[in-house]
Parts: sequence; structure tokens; C-alpha cells
Amino acid sequence: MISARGLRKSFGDFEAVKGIDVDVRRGEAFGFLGPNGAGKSSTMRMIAAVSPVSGGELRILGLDPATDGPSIRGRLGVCPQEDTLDNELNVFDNLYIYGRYFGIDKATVRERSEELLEFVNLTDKRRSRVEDLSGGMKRRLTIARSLVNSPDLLLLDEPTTGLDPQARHVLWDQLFRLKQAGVTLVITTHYMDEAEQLCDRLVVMDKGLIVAEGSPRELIEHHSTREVAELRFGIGEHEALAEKLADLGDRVEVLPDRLLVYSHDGEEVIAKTHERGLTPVAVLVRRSTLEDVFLRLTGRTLVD
Ligand SMILES: Nc1ncnc2c1ncn2[C@@H]1O[C@H](COP(=O)(O)OP(=O)(O)OP(=O)(O)O)[C@@H](O)[C@H]1O
Repeated sequence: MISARGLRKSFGDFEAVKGIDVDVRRGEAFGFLGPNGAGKSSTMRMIAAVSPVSGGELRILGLDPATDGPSIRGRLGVCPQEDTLDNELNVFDNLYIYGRYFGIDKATVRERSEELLEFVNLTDKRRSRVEDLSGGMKRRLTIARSLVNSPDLLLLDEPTTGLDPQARHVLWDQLFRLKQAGVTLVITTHYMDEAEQLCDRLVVMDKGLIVAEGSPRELIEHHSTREVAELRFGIGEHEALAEKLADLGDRVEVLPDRLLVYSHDGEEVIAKTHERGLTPVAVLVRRSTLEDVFLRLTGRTLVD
């Protein structure tokens, strides 16, 4: 569905994407995970054929965005980071008018709009004004709109940024159902839980480069330990204590408010910490996540 080789994007002298290789296969959910400024949106806009490639090769659905932009755009669904719904129109007309832009006939687009409203649970809001919708409803309507032309490939740029936890879960559920229906999903996100929930495969991006690639499970197995013991001591104590606890795990990370000890047995780390006469204010043992992978690879947290 997508093939990129040495793909680059520059803005003047600044290189936002510094030569990346990506392959997205039909039917998978593929993610770009990285912090703000990693180059995810710049990559996504090139894939959406709305931003010219600065270097390297890019094929979308086997087509070249430089010469086949209109054909590519007609076959994609795009859900941009910012909502771009038409506030002047009601919910139904946002779908209907958008569908008509694609040249779909009136009866088909009407039927399709009704189906999509049903799919995103907005049927009872069909005559509401867009500005009266909650943030989660607006996102769902944007996703419905991006599906009006029945795309094979759906691009979602930060689909749940700014939504509350419940609205995020509703949206994940809908994206999961789309994937089951055979739609290929490409998602950018800086939420590691979103990447873990939705993506079959992902690339971790940082500063315009891909720093790792694989399924969430592969990335975690390869770059982290099974468990992490989180130890919270008094403010300012973490740096010095990290040295004292360094031998308890594969490695220790110092965050401003806690120590992370990476080990296959987190409970043992905590027991040994107490044996050494150290008493953390709070402890937690958890499984490694993609956040730990990112920290390992870049030395920073995703939400910096
Ligand atoms: N039109 C532009 N002109 C100049 N610089 C840009 C432009 N668009 C993006 N950039 C810069 O390119 C870098 C990558 O931005 P990009 O939006 O691709 O990152 P991102 O990973 O999607 O982050 P975000 O989640 O904040 O969108 C940033 O440093 C950004 O300031």
C-alpha cells in the first residue's frame, strides 16, 4: 500500500524527515510513534499526497504522488490532526457534501452517509450543528467523513489527541472494527498505549529518523525487560540512589520524580531495595511498554 525509500522532507534548510524507509502492507494497522516534532505529520502529509517529497522515493497504492496526486487522493481517507469540519453545515451534510466532492452520486452518498453515521454512533445527531458536538463526537464525525469515498487506505494523524479516556476507547473500538473490515490503517501517535492497542507494526520516530521498527511485542522484547520496578524516593534523591541500585536490574533510568529499574523480576528489585535499608515513598511493578522502548532508544520520554 505504501513504499518509501530514503524519504525526505525539508522546510528551507531544516530537514524534518531525514531519509526513512517504510513499507505498509494491505490490511494492517501501521503506526508512526514519536514525540512532537519527530516528523510524523510531515511524513503523513507526503503520504496523503498534499505535501511534495523533498527527496527519496515514495509510492502510494503503487502510484507516484508527484504525478498521480489526484488519483491517490481519491482513493485515500484522511483524518487530519485538527478537525476541519464545516461548522456551517449540520452533521449529515458534512458527510453528504464531502461525498459529493468525490463525484459520488446523490443516492449512493446519502446511503453511505447514513451507514457511516450509524457506524460512528451519531445517527441521533444527524441534524445537529457541528459546534454543538463534543470533542469525541467531532473526531468520530471526521473519521466518518474520511470514509465517505470507501477508501482502502485510511490515514489518521494523532486520532485521539485531546480526547478524554472514554472517548478514546470508543474511537479505538471503531478503528479496530475498520481494521477487521479490511481497511489498511496508518496512524501517527505520541501515545504509547494507542500504538500498543491499535498497531500490528510500527516505527518509532525521533528527530526525523526511524530508530526502531517491529510489532509492539517485538519492540518491547527486543529493547526492554519483562518488568519495570518504579521507585519513588524524596525529591532530589533519585540521582544518588540510582548508583546504589544499579546492580539490581539490567539498567536504571532516572526520571525527575522516580527511578525505573529494568528487571525480569520487579518484586525482587523491591525486596532487595528494602534489604539495603532503603525505603521508597512509593513502589510499583509493571510490565514494560513502548514508552520504555522509547526511553531506552532516545534517552527521553515520549511526552517531553
Ligand atoms: N511548514 C513547515 N515549515 C517549517 N517547519 C516545519 C513545517 N512543518 C513542520 N515543520 C517542522 O518540522 C518538524 C517536524 O514536524 P512534524 O509536524 O512533522 O512533527 P510531528 O512528529 O508530527 O509532531 P506533531 O505531533 O507536533 O505534529 C518540527 O520541528 C516542525 O517545527
